[in-house]
Amino acid sequence: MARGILGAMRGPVIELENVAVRYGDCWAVRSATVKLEPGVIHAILGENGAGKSTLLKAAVGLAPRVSGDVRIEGSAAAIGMVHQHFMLVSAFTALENLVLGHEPTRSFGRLDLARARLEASALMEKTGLRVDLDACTSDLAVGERQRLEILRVLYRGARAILLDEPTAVLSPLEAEELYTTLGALAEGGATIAVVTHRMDEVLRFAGHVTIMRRGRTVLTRPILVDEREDPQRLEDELTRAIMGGEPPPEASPPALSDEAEVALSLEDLVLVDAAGKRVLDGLSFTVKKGEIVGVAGIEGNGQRELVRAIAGLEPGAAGSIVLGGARLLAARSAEELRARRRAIAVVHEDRHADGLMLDASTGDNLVLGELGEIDGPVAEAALVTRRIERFGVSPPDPARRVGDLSGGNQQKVVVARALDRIEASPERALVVLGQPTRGVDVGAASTIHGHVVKAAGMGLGVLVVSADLHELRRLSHRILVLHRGRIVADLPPQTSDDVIGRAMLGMEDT
Ligand SMILES: Nc1ncnc2c1ncn2[C@@H]1O[C@H](COP(=O)(O)OP(=O)(O)OP(=O)(O)O)[C@@H](O)[C@H]1O
Repeated sequence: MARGILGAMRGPVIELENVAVRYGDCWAVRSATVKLEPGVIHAILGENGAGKSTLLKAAVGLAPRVSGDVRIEGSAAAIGMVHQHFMLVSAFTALENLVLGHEPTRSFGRLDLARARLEASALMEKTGLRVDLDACTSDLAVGERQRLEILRVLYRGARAILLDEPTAVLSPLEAEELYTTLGALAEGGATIAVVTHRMDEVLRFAGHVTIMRRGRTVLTRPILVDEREDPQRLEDELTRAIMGGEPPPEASPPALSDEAEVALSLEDLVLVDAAGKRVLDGLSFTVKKGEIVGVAGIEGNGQRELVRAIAGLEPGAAGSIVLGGARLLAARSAEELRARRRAIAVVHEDRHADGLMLDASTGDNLVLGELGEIDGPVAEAALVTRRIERFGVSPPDPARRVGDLSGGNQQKVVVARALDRIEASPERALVVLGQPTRGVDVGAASTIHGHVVKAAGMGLGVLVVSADLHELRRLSHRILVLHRGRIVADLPPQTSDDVIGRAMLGMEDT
């Protein structure tokens, strides 16, 4: 497949020695020493805010380095980075994005689209990475956008690819495909580094691992791929290095009584998008009080719309949503919307579009939507401090612009606001979480899981939509699988990845 795509040229060796990076008064990286060599997938792990993204940026010259050395043996121009938040222009077609900035031209500098298409097709053929070149980028599923980003980097002739949390938005199957491609690129001589929070990926695919903690590289070592390396021992060692101590206990759902009443009931929920597609296609299910129901599915099968419909943000939704005996669909008035918000805590999966005001402070974001409900600035400051402490938002500075926090800490802000608010509300009934721990490190994920289990223990119904099957298995009483806007399976949490994965693809034997 991708073997040979790089021709005879090996990727560059990228060596960082005692690198330090500072943004204003914040040391993003204090001292990083690491050597990225071609031939293996190099995984970079660490807590949220440990400095992983900054380390990659320093390697490509995108971070304000204060001291230390970055040595590149080979061409620095051959290094490409795939960022955590995609850099694609959504109004362009996939092909236009692919060649953007490197367009082949005809005479008088005119864009040669026919040549661009030929080159792009040849690249897709060689790498096995495919996207619909004529699709508008905003219509591409997230996995396709990810592939497009990688193709774009390769199109520019990169022989080293540094990827920042590429699998955070992918389904297990898409993640596996991505690693297969990266593995083939590495085998063909490319230099590949991947930042991830997912330990199972590291154990399966990485040949080398580096761990960062509080701005320093604290461990860097090869991973032996033969049986001598005990996966559990290795996982424990890596987790301890990430956390600087013992890993937290894993969460499990509270006991659920057979007589528990229904908290949420959805019947024949339908949502048709602007193009006439039924993105929710007759959904029916219930969530009992105290029950945690997981929703699995490949991104783009209606998850986002389901969460938005329950939150009252899809005015076009038809069917019935009943919460604690009251019928809801789109909220008709501001008062209805407020009442619903006191009863339901919602975390939307796209924190940038639906969850945060990036230019506002961390403090303002932690109480967003509660204007008029908090009794004055002193009470507000106390509430902000409490949320920062309970959810470990770092840095613990309410004045800091939330867009400058690391991705995982932005996620903690969104989750802290939703869960802390609902725990304090006397009208609480339901928690709906879209990808609650996306981009969040093991310690913070464990804190969030603890709060989810606590909410269920308080008698709330909980719906968790997640791309992380391990998370769904640990947290849920049962797992629903969503495919093309329908529930296609209702499975016990111990069901194997394989069976859940087949249901996610709409295969009928589950
Ligand atoms: N542009 C910026 N301005 C100010 N501070 C920043 C900026 N970029 C990063 N930081 C800070 O530097 C620290 C390291 O951030 P970085 O994004 O490298 O962490 P990370 O390990 O990748 O985290 P995550 O896993 O949450 O993505 C964080 O405390 C972050 O708030």
